[in-house]
Amino acid sequence: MTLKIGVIGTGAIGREHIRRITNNLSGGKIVAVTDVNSEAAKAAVEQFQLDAEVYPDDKTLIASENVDAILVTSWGPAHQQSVMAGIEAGKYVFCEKPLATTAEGCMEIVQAEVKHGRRLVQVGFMRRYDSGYQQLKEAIDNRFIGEPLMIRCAHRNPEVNDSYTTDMAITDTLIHEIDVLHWLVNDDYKSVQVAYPKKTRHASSHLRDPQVVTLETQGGILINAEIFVNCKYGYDIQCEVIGEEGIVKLPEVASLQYRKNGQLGTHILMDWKDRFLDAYDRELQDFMDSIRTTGEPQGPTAWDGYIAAVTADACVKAQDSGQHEAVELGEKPELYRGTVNRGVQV
Ligand SMILES: NC(=O)C1=CN([C@@H]2O[C@H](COP(=O)(O)OP(=O)(O)OC[C@H]3O[C@@H](n4cnc5c(N)ncnc54)[C@H](O)[C@@H]3O)[C@@H](O)[C@H]2O)C=CC1
Ligand SMILES: O=C1[C@H](O)[C@H](O)[C@@H](O)[C@H](O)[C@H]1O
Repeated sequence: MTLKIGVIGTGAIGREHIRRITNNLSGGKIVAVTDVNSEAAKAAVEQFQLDAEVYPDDKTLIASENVDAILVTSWGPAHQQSVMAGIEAGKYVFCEKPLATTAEGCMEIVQAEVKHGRRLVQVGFMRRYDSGYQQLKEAIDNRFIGEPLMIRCAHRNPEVNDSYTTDMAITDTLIHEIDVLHWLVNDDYKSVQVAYPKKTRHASSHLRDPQVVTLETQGGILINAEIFVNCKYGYDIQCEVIGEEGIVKLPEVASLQYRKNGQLGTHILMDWKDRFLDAYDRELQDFMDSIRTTGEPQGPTAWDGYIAAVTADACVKAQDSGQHEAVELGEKPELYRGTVNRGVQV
């Protein structure tokens, strides 16, 4: 059975996902697209030679009997409406981060999915599918370094444009670490704090960059997370877990080593699209395969989207307060317990 997919938002990542589903992956077909910029939707059909219909909006696309599943790749503030409409129509939903821009919005989605009675939603937290993070998780789960005690990580972008704001360092960028790190150590967050090192001259006048976020888990693990979105040298994701008997570290991205002009070196990626290319493929292939084989997506859940939103809210509060801010989650619904969430029984 081929999963018939409608795409809501044919911008950068929407087109990337259309490309991979159409050209690289198996089991899915793009049959519908929509974008508030209708020319962008038409251009996507043309670019990928899709046998797909252009719809005027998300609601009409979701209502189509020819659509089994939707990909929500619009701007973050538009996600909640499309996800809620997808659930109400009984459609499978793959939603790019954020699931919703507020914790309350994520909880509304959780409650709608619980009321529906089975999982429909997967959130695009692709780092759980990255081979480096999966190797880290296997080592931690197998107690290779004993109990994890601390984590040091860095999320560095070469540059961002003037529309990028201080809170986006949390809600748009650190949200990836927020999701992958509690999954990595299988431990919820307790509190967060934000500090500001000396500012880089390469940041816009309104942007505080870099930032350092300290997260503490319920089990006492301390996480030092650097966010530096104008680092200039490359797109660089680092993660090191320090345990009782050793250290495990995210492997460097494989790259040719060269000796030339008296220099020895390797190249560093400059773009997130390239750094997580395989992870994006694997998360979407898993979405389609899981629906076909189990009737439900098995990837990051709407509850994971809620955890990310609650934690991001606490971080944004800490950006202004400079204090430790508590992370307070509700009770996890039964629907999300016992979920095989990419290698961990939760
Ligand atoms: N998982 C990841 O690594 C990444 C995730 N993202 C997320 O994906 C989403 C899209 O990001 P980009 O593709 O970079 O943005 P973009 O601006 O390139 O594309 C968004 C598209 O959605 C359209 N759109 C906005 N509101 C809409 C609505 N209500 N209905 C239909 N179309 C609508 C816009 O016209 C635009 O064409 C964001 O939530 C972003 O956080 C983006 C980049 C990487
Ligand atoms: O979601 C993304 C990208 O995947 C990058 O990892 C981030 O650096 C970027 O800020 C965000 O839009």
